[in-house]
Amino acid sequence: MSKFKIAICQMKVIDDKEKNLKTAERLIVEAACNGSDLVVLPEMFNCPYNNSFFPKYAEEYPGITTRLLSQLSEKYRIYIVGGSIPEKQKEKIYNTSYIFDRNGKLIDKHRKMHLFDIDVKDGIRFKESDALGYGNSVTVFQTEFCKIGVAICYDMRFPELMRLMALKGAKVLIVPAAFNMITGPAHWHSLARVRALDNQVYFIAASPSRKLDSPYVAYGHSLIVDPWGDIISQADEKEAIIYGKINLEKIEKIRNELPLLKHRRVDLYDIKETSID
Ligand SMILES: NC(=O)CCC(=O)C(=O)O
Repeated sequence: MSKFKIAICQMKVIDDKEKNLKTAERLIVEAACNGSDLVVLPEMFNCPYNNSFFPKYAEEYPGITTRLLSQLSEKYRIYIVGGSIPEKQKEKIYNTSYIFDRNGKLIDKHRKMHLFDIDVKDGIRFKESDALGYGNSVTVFQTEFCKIGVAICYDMRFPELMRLMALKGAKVLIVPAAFNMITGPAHWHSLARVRALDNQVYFIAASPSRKLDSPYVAYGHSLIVDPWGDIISQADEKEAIIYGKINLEKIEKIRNELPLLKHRRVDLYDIKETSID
């Protein structure tokens, strides 16, 4: 089983949880009926991406959203990487991706590790850590095809995390995300291609569709990139499902031809270095 099919549902997210769940369900069912083995949703797919909405939309596990994802994965016999949702645990809220196997079983979850605290002059300011707690663990899960790593949006800017998932054996890195209209056009495609290239993996980047009257306007352009750095499937800014065939033999071929992971000089560098001066 060296080949399988992944779908990204680039869905429109609005200020109505029930409608967002209906949209997610419609797209997941369509992706499943088109033969997908694994379906990916975007970051905060049930909730507008803005600090002011997270408390109202947050759910403890299990909740209405995770129950739906579990039911759909079991009914259609697919893996679901459930984008992310605001997860409530005790007094804290996290940006969390829940991952279900073909039997509807929760097999892993990822809490966003790097929170989006940025201030780009005349561009965009966001302070996710005002509303959310930090995740503290790296997420790699096993499927019948290969190991797969999951991280969330801003996490993809950190090559150390992406490399760690590759070194833990992930052959596919999946990143539910919601880049914006400043950093999206500037960095989205380059980051996805470079993360695929430097780890020689498939890189799956899932965005919501663009909605111009949102407080935070997502860039869209969900992408599937192969281990050679080629974009094999891409959405524009509108709601869509995109598909990509994962071919694990291609990873082996490229890693044999260009043995980057073997050529690392781990005797010379130490990623625990903390000084940034
Ligand atoms: N939701 C996010 O983490 C946004 C990340 C982003 O836009 C970036 O430029 O990084």
